[in-house]
Amino acid sequence: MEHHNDSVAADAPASLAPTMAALCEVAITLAQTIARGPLNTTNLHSEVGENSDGDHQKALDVIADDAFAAALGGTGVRWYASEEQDVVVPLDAEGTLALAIDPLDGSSNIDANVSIGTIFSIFPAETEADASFLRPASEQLAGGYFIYGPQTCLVVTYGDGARQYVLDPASRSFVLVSERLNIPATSSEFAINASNYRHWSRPVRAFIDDCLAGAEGPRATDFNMRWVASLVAETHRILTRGGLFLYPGDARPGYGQGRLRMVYECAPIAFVIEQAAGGATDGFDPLMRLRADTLHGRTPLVFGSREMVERVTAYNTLPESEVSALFGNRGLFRA
Ligand SMILES: O=P(O)(O)OC[C@H]1O[C@](O)(COP(=O)(O)O)[C@@H](O)[C@@H]1O
Ligand SMILES: [Mg+2]
Ligand SMILES: [Mg+2]
Repeated sequence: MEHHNDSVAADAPASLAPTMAALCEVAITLAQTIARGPLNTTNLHSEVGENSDGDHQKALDVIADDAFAAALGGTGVRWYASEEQDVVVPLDAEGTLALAIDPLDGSSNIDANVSIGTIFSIFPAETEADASFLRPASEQLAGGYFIYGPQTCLVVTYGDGARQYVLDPASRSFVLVSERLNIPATSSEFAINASNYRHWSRPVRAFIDDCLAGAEGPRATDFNMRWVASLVAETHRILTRGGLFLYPGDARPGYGQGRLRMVYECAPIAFVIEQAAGGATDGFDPLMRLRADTLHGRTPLVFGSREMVERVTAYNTLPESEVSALFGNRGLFRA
């Protein structure tokens, strides 16, 4: 096989190089499949089942999961944990790595020709499968994502800054374009699914109310809002120009801890964001200090420009008496 992804592999720690090369090869093939959209013989968006989180699986979720699991064999991965698999899959008995993956992030956007991606996290393998993943996010060896958009990119960290590569489709290789990404310390752009407003806690509502109140409000700033519904796309935008992302817990059944999964979504994104000088929390504590209790366990996620992330923590940790006094009568949508 030709070595198309020498540069990604060469930049990776030696023990991760074969795994990174395999991830890149699958991502390149997936990017081609995604770019052909309706020209594929399979309808990528068709529903084919349900995963352990109760999400409807799309054909592309399963195609991506199968491709990554197959390609990672022989690259040093002992344990493979996927959003699309109920339990951890053993790969190489001799492998030293545990890899968690969201093979296809942003599934609801497949048919809409909107950016989607793959998120991955690598831990050292333990002898026990689950224990390899149910540990503090700070123990990750690598975290990153591929985004399949107008450009296909890889953003990855090994704990020494976050690097960005862009796929050159002509040579089928990822080319380094940034050695050290750096998120602006503040911004006036936020991302949240505002349709859940009525389900949020009062501090989250108050935070968003104050953004929406604009120049006339307590923040004295006109804010802008974005919501792509692809975590990779929101992450990429924030890495590029700053901003804030929130998927808080809310009052809907099953959403007490939000929607995003710790092991293969939040932990790797938090690792990248922190390595790019941003902040990432569960609304209260740094996410890198937290661990999942179960393989598919969820956590609230707040990340982006450091100053904005810290402000959300400040709203969340105000004493109840002050929340009532400060926010009780304020807010554009408050009844
Ligand atoms: O539809 P909602 O509730 O706004 O959720 C959007 C979020 O769900 C996700 O699509 C979940 O990921 P999957 O597509 O991998 O299940 C995120 O990418 C995105 O941030
Ligand atoms: Mg996802
Ligand atoms: Mg997914």
